Amino acid sequence: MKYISTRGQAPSLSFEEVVLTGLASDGGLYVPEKLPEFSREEIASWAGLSYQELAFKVMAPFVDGEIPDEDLRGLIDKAYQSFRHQGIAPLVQTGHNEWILELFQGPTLAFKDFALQFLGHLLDYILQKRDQKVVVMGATSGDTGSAAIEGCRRCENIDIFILHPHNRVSNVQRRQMTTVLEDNVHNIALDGNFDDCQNMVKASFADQSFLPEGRQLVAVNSINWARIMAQIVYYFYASLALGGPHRPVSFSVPTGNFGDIFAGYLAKRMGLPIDQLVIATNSNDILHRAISSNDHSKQELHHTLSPSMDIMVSSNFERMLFDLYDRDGAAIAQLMEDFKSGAMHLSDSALSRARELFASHKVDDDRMLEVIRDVFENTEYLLDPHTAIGVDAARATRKDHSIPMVCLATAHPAKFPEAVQKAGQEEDPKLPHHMADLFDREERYEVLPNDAETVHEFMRGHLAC
Ligand SMILES: Cc1ncc(COP(=O)(O)O)c(C=O)c1O
Ligand SMILES: N[C@@H](CCOP(=O)(O)O)C(=O)O
Repeated sequence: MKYISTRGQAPSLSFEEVVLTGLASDGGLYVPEKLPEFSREEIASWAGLSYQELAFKVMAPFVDGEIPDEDLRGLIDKAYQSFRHQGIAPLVQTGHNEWILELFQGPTLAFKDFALQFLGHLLDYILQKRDQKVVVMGATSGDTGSAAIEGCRRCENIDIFILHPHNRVSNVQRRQMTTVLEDNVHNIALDGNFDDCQNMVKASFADQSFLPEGRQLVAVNSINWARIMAQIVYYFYASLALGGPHRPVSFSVPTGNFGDIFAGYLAKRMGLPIDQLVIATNSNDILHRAISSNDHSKQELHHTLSPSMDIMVSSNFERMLFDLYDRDGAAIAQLMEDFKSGAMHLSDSALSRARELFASHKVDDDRMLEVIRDVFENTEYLLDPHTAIGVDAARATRKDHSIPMVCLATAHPAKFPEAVQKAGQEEDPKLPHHMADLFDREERYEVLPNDAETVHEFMRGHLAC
């Protein structure tokens, strides 16, 4: 399997090479040259497999023998050992044919653990084999950071630097990152918003000359293909649990960087019968505007009660555009150039294809709080603010109530006590046992200005391995 860039100019890479990279050298993102496809019969034969067994079936074609099957199975098993629920991704019913897919049963209580527990073990395996040391650099609006740190903290060949927007993540999210005191873990609170953090990371990938000789950057954000690959699995898992592939299933996905819903779109292209794919946004609604009114323009970033989705520049939309434009790298390079100056407009055919593939809906804070209240009153199930946005979008856009609608629960409510309290809950939702003393732990992080020179200087000075 070869991986090619969405901008058509960078060299193609093998699986291991693509895992060890971030952006392509032409600024694009890597995607598989050809997507594996499964027949209905083959998918049906996977009913009843454990999450780990299913993950192997779905991911092996992307790895394409570069890692021996037995080793790949071992990496998958290790990745999901740290999950608190036997089912790994359990489903809970909240309405007529409406389901919540709990993706927060991993160690850091967000869906990011699905890919980042796996990526941590995968990187460790590849780097040990190659006897290579790398620098992991990532941007987070709150959840990727702790999941990446948890995945990489024990990797001897990795120094990890995570940039989060100063004072813009919840206290639980910040502490999940900054209380990890291993020498190879470094947290930077950047004076800016998530887009500034992400820009800094992308610019650093584009010019890595600040690193010591022989070191390279590796991405843990969803620009890294392995993130997307591992997230495809739970679409298959949920569908199989609800009668797929013999009947279609719909998904509603709280969306920011477009990685999670892009994985759902790929599952559909790989043969999984998916009816609706709903893009659910908070007030940072660039993706909803793009689909509903062809307005993909940057606007001021709002700070909302669903801070993990406070994202304006949605990285993985580029991967989607690549398909919408029949994999024309030059067209994507032009669109991304347009976007740099503020806006891009989709062609009529790209827009109509996007509208066939996706529904979209925007949910503001007030409405999100009502949904948390409403679902709790009716079912005693407590949603986190991001999941509540997905539930509202599902209800607003749903076409056929005989088709199961799965709302991805991307985080545990205990990560966002402020929103939960505003929704009228008197008591903060309890952190799981392994995090019970989170607020007693010592923190370590550095507040830095949004300046590449300063950040790079800090990174050079703090390499531990
Ligand atoms: C809790 C939560 N929900 C939803 C999202 C959106 O996911 P994506 O960026 O893959 O669209 C994120 C992060 O972006 C998140 O942390
Ligand atoms: N919500 C994310 C933002 C980064 O997204 P990613 O999927 O590209 O890592 C976060 O919590 O950091």
